[in-house]
Amino acid sequence: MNGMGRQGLRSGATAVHHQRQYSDNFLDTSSNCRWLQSAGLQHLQNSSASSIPSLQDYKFHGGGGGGGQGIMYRNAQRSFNGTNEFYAEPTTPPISSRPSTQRKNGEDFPNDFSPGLLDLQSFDTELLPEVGLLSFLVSKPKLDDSEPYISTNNQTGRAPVLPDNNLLKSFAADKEKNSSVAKIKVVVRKRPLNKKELAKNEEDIIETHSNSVTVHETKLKVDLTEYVEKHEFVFDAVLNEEVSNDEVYRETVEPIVPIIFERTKATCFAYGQTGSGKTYTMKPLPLKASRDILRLMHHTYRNQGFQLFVSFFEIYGGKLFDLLSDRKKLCMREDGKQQVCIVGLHEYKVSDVETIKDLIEKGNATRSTGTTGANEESSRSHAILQLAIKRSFDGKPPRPVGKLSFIDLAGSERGADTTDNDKQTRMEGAEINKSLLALKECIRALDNDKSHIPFRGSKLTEVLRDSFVGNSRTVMISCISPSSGSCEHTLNTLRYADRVKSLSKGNAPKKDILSSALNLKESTTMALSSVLPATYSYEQEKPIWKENVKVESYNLSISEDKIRKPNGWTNWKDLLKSDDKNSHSDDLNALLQEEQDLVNAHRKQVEETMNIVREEMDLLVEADQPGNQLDNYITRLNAILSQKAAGILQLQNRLAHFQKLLKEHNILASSSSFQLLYKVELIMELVTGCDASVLLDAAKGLKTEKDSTPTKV
Ligand SMILES: Nc1ncnc2c1ncn2[C@@H]1O[C@H](COP(=O)(O)OP(=O)(O)OP(=O)(O)O)[C@@H](O)[C@H]1O
Repeated sequence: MNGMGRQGLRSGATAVHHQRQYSDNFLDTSSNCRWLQSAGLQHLQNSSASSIPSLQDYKFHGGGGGGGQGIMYRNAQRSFNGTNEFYAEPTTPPISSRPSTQRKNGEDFPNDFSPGLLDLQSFDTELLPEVGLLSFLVSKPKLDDSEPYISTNNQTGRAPVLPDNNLLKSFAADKEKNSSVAKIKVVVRKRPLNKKELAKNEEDIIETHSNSVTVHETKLKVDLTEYVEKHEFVFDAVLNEEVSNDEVYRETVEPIVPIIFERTKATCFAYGQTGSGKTYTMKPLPLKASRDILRLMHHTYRNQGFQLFVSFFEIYGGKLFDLLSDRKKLCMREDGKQQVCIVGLHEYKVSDVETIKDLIEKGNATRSTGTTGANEESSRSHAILQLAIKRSFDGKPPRPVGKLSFIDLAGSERGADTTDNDKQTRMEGAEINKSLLALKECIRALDNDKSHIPFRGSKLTEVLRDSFVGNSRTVMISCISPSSGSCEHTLNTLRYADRVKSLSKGNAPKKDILSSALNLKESTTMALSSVLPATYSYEQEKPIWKENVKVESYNLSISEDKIRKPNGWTNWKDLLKSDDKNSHSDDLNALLQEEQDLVNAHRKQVEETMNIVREEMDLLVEADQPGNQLDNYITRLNAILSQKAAGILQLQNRLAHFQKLLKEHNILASSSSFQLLYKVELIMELVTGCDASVLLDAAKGLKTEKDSTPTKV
């Protein structure tokens, strides 16, 4: 066995990326046996040993990704697949090399895999083909008319026969059910005000309805009076602070559980700022889902060879850590077929809810206590828990059928840490930012059925690659805090979600996309004093105000020009040109064109707004309004333009900073398509974030006031 392992190790030089380890918990044994087997100590099963190894014991057996004692390659067990297309492995030893006890039938397989075994099969990210499933349908009475009946011939020992019509119908009905589950679902969850917020007398500014959410943002007018701006967003569902975790589950994950049995990969992720309730929301979901999965396995799909596997890992600072194996560092590899594998990740075969609960708790504890900063750190990492359903029939090793991934994302505000002085924090922030943008891009490409999915944009999307190809479903839960103090972050979260949602509508009219992009408008607004350097000055192009009016005048055309060509804009264009040579598909160009259209559309709107303002100013001069009234107008225009200038300056600063970061990360030098997309996306957000709406609103306000103001004194 060891010899085989060593041989496997040597020959595994090219296949090392296939390595994955798991331990087995049997469906039908006592917990004692289960734990012994889990720990790779099945030989002690019949001994008098009565103590049950703790969860900690997993690590002892599972950590040897590189081939410690007892490690054996799983492909050594692919012995009987000579003619089976699914199991063709060049290193497969002949069937005779396997102990007879391992050849009897599929039930034996769990015994084959001690935790130290390397599970090459688990890297078959390719799902069991439909034809494979169909060919194993047999005409046995169904357990439940409403459920599909799929069985292996394990139980009967008979050769598989073709399914009867009813079964085919049932299968078809199920496929229909499958396709009726939305490809992307975006749900918002609002948490209640917490003690701290209540103590600070913070207000609840979030109003929810069944599928819409309104944020009441308090803003200051130019004359420093307060006003409330409402932002309304529509999603697939909005869950208020009274909604329980059970209801969250019913709304989000429950509908996708059955289709995991039908060759589907689904991802559920929580997005939101630190403390918005991501972990609170995500934590119970995998357990509830596994309960339902096990129920389906034990009833609807009873004795059909389905097995459930759990793995749990974390991405922190772009590195992967196994949360079920003492944060062992993992590495990700890509094979010749561009299948991404996580080398050394423990995958545990589970058959009861208690074990899953233990594993999840263990992972969560490792996550929050694994680093010195506890929760602080957890909000800087992405935690990914995967429930994989595999199927073993005819005594063959289990093959993946579907997968459900739960992702508790890093706090979204962490992406903004790129301006932090601490280099480490900046790098982490950039990584988080990159992964959150990459995730959005992947979802977007997915739903638009693009052939090119930019999963290489980040570690996060890379590890989720197999969830982004083929038949997939995505549920996004946007967690928001109700407090006025979190208003900006809440708006950012909702805008991200809105963008995922609106961009996900394959044929979404440009209008929707534009409105989504324009929703980014206020995010970069800052007080003028905080961004304007002391030396900042405006050029006077033409004196448009009367001499007796004390006011600075502005060169509007310069401001507009800066909107058109912020620093980095030209670089971006050059980069686009040079990258075009290397871009891999038309999709990328189409995507870039889309982004460019958005920027153009926005620029046009800014130009129109500036024209309105100019018009207003001319009218005011014409009206020659004396005293306070004119002063008032002038003050307001002054402030509007200052804000505009501040926005532009901020834009310049951020672009310059971003360019520096890109250089630091050597991104500019790279021709990777995603990195380009990332840059484009960021630039677009920056451009759209330069607060055109302030101008527009103010200009509209001016117009209204002007209409009710006598034009001549
Ligand atoms: N819907 C809710 N009902 C009641 N309490 C909640 C709810 N959502 C969150 N909380 C509480 O708010 C606090 C912060 O929640 P949580 O830790 O889930 O935030 P988070 O978004 O995961 O933060 P981080 O990104 O830092 O990990 C916790 O004490 C949690 O119990």
